Amino acid sequence: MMRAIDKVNHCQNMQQVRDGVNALDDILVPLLVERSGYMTQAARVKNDENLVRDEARIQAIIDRVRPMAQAQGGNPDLIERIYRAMMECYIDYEHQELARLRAEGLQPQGREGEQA
Ligand SMILES: O=C(O)C(=O)C[C@]1(C(=O)O)C=C[C@@H](O)C=C1
Repeated sequence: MMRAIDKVNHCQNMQQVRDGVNALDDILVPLLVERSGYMTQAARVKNDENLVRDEARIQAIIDRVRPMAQAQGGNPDLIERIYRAMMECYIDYEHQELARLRAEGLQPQGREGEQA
């Protein structure tokens, strides 16, 4: 298997470094956007502010991605830090999306049909 770390080109100057980073950002940004779409789905399915943050799931994700990072020749501590920071952003976004969906008419759990 070609590890991710083995795909990094040796660079002679910062232009080459930045070209490499830009090429990866072209791949990363659409994936981050797609991931954010699942936060909207989660907000609607959970439909409860108290369920947005899920510590057990956060730990399960960390436990899954650390060995993946290691297998790709990366630094698992770095990837864990990035994932924890990223998930905090997605948790904020999930709260934001739940508030937006509620403003658009999503009824709080168990209150379908209740008068405001
Ligand atoms: O799996 C969930 O419950 C989600 O809402 C997604 C997600 C994430 O993957 O970023 C976000 C918030 C939770 O704390 C756990 C994980």
